[in-house]
Order: sequence, then C-alpha cells, then structure tokens
Amino acid sequence: LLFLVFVIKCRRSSNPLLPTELPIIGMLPSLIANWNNLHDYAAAGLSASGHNFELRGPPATSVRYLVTCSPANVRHVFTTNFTNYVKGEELAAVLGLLGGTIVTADGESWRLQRDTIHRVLTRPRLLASLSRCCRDKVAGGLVPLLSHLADGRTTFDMEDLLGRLVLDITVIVVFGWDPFCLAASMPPMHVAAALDTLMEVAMRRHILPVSCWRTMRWLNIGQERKLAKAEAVLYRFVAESIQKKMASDSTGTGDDIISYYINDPNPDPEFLNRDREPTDFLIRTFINFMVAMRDPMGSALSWLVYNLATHPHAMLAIREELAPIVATRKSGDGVVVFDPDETKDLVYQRAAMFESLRLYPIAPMERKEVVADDLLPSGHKVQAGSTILISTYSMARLEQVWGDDCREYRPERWLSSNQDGSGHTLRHVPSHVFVAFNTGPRACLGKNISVALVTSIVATVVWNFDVELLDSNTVKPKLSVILQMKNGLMAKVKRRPEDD
Ligand code: HEM
Repeated sequence: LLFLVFVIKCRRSSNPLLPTELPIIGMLPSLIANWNNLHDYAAAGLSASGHNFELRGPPATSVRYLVTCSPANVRHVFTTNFTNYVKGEELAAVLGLLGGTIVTADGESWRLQRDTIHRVLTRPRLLASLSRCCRDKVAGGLVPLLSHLADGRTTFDMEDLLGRLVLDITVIVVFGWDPFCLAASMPPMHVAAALDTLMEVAMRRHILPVSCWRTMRWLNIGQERKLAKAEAVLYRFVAESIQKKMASDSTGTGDDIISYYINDPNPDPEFLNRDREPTDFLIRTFINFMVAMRDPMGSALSWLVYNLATHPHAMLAIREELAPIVATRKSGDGVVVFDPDETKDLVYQRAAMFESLRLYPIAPMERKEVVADDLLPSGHKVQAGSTILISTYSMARLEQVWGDDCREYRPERWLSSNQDGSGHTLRHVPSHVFVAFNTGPRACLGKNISVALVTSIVATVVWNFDVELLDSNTVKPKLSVILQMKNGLMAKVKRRPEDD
C-alpha cells in the first residue's frame, strides 16, 4: 500500500524542479538534499510551478506551507488584507530571544513598539550622531585599515571587515560606547558570532518540525546547544551595556538609542521596573536593535561591494558620480571620506544599492500566519492557522517582472532618462515588487538611515581603492534568516592613483 501511495505521489510531482513528496516523511528529503542551496532551489521550484507551490513535511507535523513569490499575493498579504496575516506564535518561538519584540509582535503590542521606535529613529540628534559616527569610523578605522592592507597586498575577508565596521557603528549608536572591533589586531567578535548563530538556527527551525527542534533544545544537543550559548552571550552583552550606560550617564545626552528608553522621567514599566532596573523585555528589545541594524547593514554592504567588484562598469559609474563632489574639496592627503548627507541622494549609487538588494535581499524568506480562511489573488485557498512562506529571493528572479536578464546585476534597470536630457532619475518600483525593505504597514523603519550609511561607506571604499576578489565563484549565500555569505568575501585592495 505504501509503495502504491509512493508511486502515485511521485507521478503527481513529475516536475523534477519541485520537491518530491514521499509517504511518512513528506518533502523533507528533498529539502535536506538541497539544504546548501535552498534559496536557488526554491526559486527554481517557484518558477517551474507558476510562482506558488505547497511544501509538505511529514503528515504528523505542522510543516505544511504555501510557498509563493507572486507580487500580487505579496501585496494582498502585506498590505490589502494586512490584518489577516500575522507573524504568529510559531515565528516568535523560532526567533527565540527576539520573541515578543517588534520583529515577531502582532496587534497592539506591535503598533506601540513601532510608534516608539519610529519616534526614536527620527530624532534629529540621533540622525546627526549616526552620520557623525559613521563618518568618524570610516575615516579613523576603515580607511587606515584598508590602506594598511593595500600596502601589504594582504588578502583579507571583506565581509568580516565590513561586519566589524557595522558592529562598531551599531554599538555606538545603540549603547553609546565603542567596542573597537575594527582594529588592526582583529579582536574576536563573540557578539557578532552569536548574532549569526541566532539567525542560522532560526532558519533551520523554520524548516524542521517544531517537535524535532524542541526535543533537541530540551536535550541541549547539536545546533540548539550552540544557540543556547549564543543567546547567553547576547543577553549578557546587552544587559551589561545597558547597566554601563545607566551607571555612567544618568542625565543622558540623547545621542544614542538607549538614552531614550532609560532617561524617560515617566518610564514605561515594560522597560524599567519600579526600582528603575531594566526589565527582561528591555534587554530583548535591545537585542532586537542590534539585529535590526547590524545584520542587514553588514549583509547589504558586503553584497554591494561584491557586485561592484564583479561589475567594473558600475564601479566606474559610481566614481563618475562622485567626481563633482571631490572637485569641490580642498586637496588634502589624497584620501576622500564621504558624508552620508553627500551620497544619500546620488541616483546611480542608490540604483547600485537597490539592484544589489534586489538580487540579495537581506531577508530572503518571509513568513506569515493566516488568521481567517482567505483566497489569494493567485487562486490559492489558505486556511486559518496555516503558514505562507514568501520567497523574496525568488521575487528578484521573475522574468515576467524584471525581464530576461533578471539574474544579472544591472543598476541601469533602475534609471530612467530625464526628458530634458539632463541625466537620470531613479525609477519608481512598487514596494510589493521590490520587497527588500518589506512592504505595507510593517515596512522597514531604517530605510533612509541605511541608504545614507551604506552609500557613504561604499563611496569611500570605491573612490579610494580598487577591490580585487580572490575567487568570485566561491561567493554564495549562507543558509540563514539573513542573507550572509557562506565563505566570506576574500579580497585584496589597491590604493587608487589620485589622477585616475
Ligand atoms: C540595508 C539595510 C536594511 C534593510 C535591507 C532592511 C530591511 C528590512 C526588512 C526586510 C524588514 C522586515 C523584516 C520582517 O518583518 O521580517 C525590516 C524591518 C525593520 N527594520 Fe530594517 N532593514 C535595514 C536596516 C535597518 C536599520 C538600520 C534599522 C534601524 C534600527 C532598521 C529597523 C527596522 C525595524 C524596526 C523593523 C521592524 C518593522 C516592523 O515590523 O514594523 N532596519 N527591515
């Protein structure tokens, strides 16, 4: 009987690009076989199935997802029928320490957290301090280190280096102190490694049956053991950073994010208890700030540098766009450091960044839980309690939307010529088609900040150095909730001659 069921099921999924479903174990073997290549496997399956397919795990488990990359479905789920699609309790469990914070919260709790974070991130003093901090770190840390590496013609991991820069900026802006990870001695980065573990294990938890990873957690074995250690490292780091700030700065300068929460004369009891001590929720909220800032900016920077290094025409176009700014500077020691305010509106720079985020979205897979039965624009019925996975990675690879060259890095697709022939403007692409910053009421609150920071950092690197990758073929996405690189980004840099 089992054999018959097997034959029938295999016949049904005769498309070799779709996962094969087996009795008892469902599609798990196909997923495990393609574990190291899961995003491309999903993209191929979605393309072969007309942009939607059902992913089924063992029948006794809750692994039963509708996987989609259809922009019409995305608009429906994230905007038109927003209240019917929530993050859900299972996601809160999958993300462990982040459970209950803005990335997993729903309803009133989410709205209140979003309002607070929006107020914090739009304070002019914070924005000024962010720009200053970014510029100082690039001028005093990144450029000297790259110059040193250039002089020695040393091979180094660019992803690691940019990750150090972003971690320093994040800790300064969030907690008001500098961990000096970007230093020639390359100190170990336990916090960064712990953040990476959080995201990698979350990806496994998405796919594995809940009972499976819960048992591993209970037994404290495998990846779950690693995660428990990483959570302890993060929790301690954030709790100590908050204590340090509270002890040192009772009046508060307001230039960092934590000051906003701890110096409130009428503190929210969710954040500070009656003795004005930080609550568990405040600590987890600040782990979330670390994740929201460090992870996406580190990933966005690395993929952008990779794309520019492998597409010299785009590198040249950025330098051409920067040349008029450099021309207005008094000549100094030859090194030019760009301010976020100078680069954030440059059209080609933005196009280069968006094109990189299109192909390598920092959140390659989104997850939503259905509140009440509904019909998606694609014609698929979804039931209350079921889960939808949205492959944003596959959305960039839709030929109908982005054209036959959708897999190519081509910033020019973002440009439209001005009618008076005076150059280009950035083409508007609806956010349910280009979902790198999410779409609808939960769109990213840090988009403008990140564009300013990422463009200025990349402008400084590209203007002052030539980047040569060691082997661009080894650069692949790692399986994680955040799209980082699997083997790093091994590179060498050369100072650019001033008259180039
Ligand atoms: C290139 C950089 C960035 C990219 C591509 C990016 C992208 C995203 C995406 C895709 C989401 C949705 C995540 C989800 O719901 O699963 C998101 C949410 C969010 N982002 Fe960003 N982000 C970036 C930088 C930042 C920065 C620097 C901040 C500042 C702290 C920030 C703050 C947030 C917050 C608070 C949310 C939650 C919004 C909500 O659920 O209502 N992001 N971001």
